[in-house]
Amino acid sequence: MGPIPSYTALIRDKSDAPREALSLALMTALSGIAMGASMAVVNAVVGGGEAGATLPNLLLFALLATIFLWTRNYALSRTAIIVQAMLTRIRENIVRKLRDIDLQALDAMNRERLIGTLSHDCFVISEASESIVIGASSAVMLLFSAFYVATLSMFAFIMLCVLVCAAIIYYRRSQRSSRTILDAASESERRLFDSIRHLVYGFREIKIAPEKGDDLLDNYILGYGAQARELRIQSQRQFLKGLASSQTFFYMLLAAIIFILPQYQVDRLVIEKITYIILFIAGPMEVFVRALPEAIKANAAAEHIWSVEAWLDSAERDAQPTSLLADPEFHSIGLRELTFEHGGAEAGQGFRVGPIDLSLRPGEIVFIAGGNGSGKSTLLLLLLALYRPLGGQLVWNGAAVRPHNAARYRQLFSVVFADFHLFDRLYGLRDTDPGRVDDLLRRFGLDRMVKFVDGAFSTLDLSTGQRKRLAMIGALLENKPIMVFDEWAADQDVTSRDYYYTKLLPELKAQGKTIVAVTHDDRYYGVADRVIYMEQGSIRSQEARV
Ligand SMILES: Nc1ncnc2c1ncn2[C@@H]1O[C@H](COP(=O)(O)OP(=O)(O)OP(=O)(O)O)[C@@H](O)[C@H]1O
Repeated sequence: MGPIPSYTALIRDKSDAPREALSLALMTALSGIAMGASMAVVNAVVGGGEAGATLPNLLLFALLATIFLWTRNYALSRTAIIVQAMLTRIRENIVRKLRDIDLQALDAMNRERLIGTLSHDCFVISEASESIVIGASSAVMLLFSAFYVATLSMFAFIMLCVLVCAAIIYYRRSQRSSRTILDAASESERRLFDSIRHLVYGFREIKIAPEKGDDLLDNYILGYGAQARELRIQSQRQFLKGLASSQTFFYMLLAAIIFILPQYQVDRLVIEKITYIILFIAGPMEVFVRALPEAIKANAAAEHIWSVEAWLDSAERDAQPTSLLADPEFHSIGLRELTFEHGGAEAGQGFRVGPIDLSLRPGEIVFIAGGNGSGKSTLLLLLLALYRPLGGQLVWNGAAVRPHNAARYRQLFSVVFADFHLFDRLYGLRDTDPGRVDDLLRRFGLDRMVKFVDGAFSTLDLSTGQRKRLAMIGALLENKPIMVFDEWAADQDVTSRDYYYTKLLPELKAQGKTIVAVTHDDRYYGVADRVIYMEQGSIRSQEARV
């Protein structure tokens, strides 16, 4: 582990080829040594007067300068390659793990933080890496210079060590709260952007009620903005304090070499050489100090990445099916005394569902009715095996649905949720016949505003009802044996609603599909084979309609 443990561990464990990371470290060190050694040659030549300006010294200088330039350039170009490959791999890793976890696990996660890690934290690491490599190379050069000083004068070396230790202690003290300030600044910025999001997405409401906008602006956006500004200034001040401490240290060192060293070291040439060294290291020292805050930020970003990965690893997931291609068969589904509680069993405070007993057979239409908050959508998520029941069993074709077969079981369903997500293209349906899509767009009255081009819909800027129709088209194209619709007709006009209940659902039933639909439209209950009434998380009654 290095001084920035999470960042170095990330580079070591996540880069494509750990050997590449090792060669990068070697080249970085070599560039620092070459820079230090070329300084030593300059020193020897200048100190030696005419006798030092020889061809071998020139060749040695040229060789060291070439090594420095080549290794520095190599290290920087490899850094870009290694870091970008590493970040691509991290993103892929996180996204793959994310895809496989349970819905309940994702619900418990802060989705914004997840997106933030994939975008902001990866960006911070990408931006900081070059500074860190140059800073590390400068640190090696500084070490080399210290040892070079030791070869010239042990007393000067001890003086240097004492001053460096004092500078490090002072620097660490001055930067002690820098991480806390940076975290607080990020938190204020997060709140600031949350408030701005309310302004952007609640724009219509704010236009109608300007007092909402005034309150949001005066008491939140400006407040968090001022807080973030103060913290960023504080953090910059602290960085400048660190920089000033390193510069102070530099002048103290110079003064000690010029004024104190002559008391103990009589050889003027040695004093001159050490003075040159100190003047020479001023630049690399500043580069090193400037790289430190970048390293702290990159380390914090790496910590976030580690914690998100650890969380994803610990999240529950179903086994992925070995074959997703073969269509699973559906003969029967049964919910046997199924129970569930929102917020997990430990909480004991969440909404409880069940025990629920329910059977589904091929080719029937089942409506689920009930008041708001009675548990209809939760029941659908249990039926879809997206929530793990607390008790009871979900039985498919006579066998229990468990983590090893849940993903396969879910392939039986096409769904339009009440809070559905509309995808811009037909993901997973590459071979769809465009003629069939055009036909469905016509049937749902969308053909004039939406075109299906190159596997994608030309626009998603539609009314709420139209967006739902497009989601329905996607579900129909999936052509699964069971179709689940959560209040699909709620946003439809009278014609479309009538079409849904009196044409579409009977047509799907005639094709042998099973329909499970949440609905409040009691005048169409006659379309269903069964209507299930939910009340406070339980099935109050089931009514056969035929
Ligand atoms: N993710 C969640 N976490 C915690 N509680 C939840 C969650 N989702 C729903 N609930 C709670 O579960 C209860 C049932 O919600 P559900 O969405 O199943 O009802 P519903 O019958 O579909 O309601 P509506 O007709 O309004 O859509 C509600 O009291 C709700 O607060």
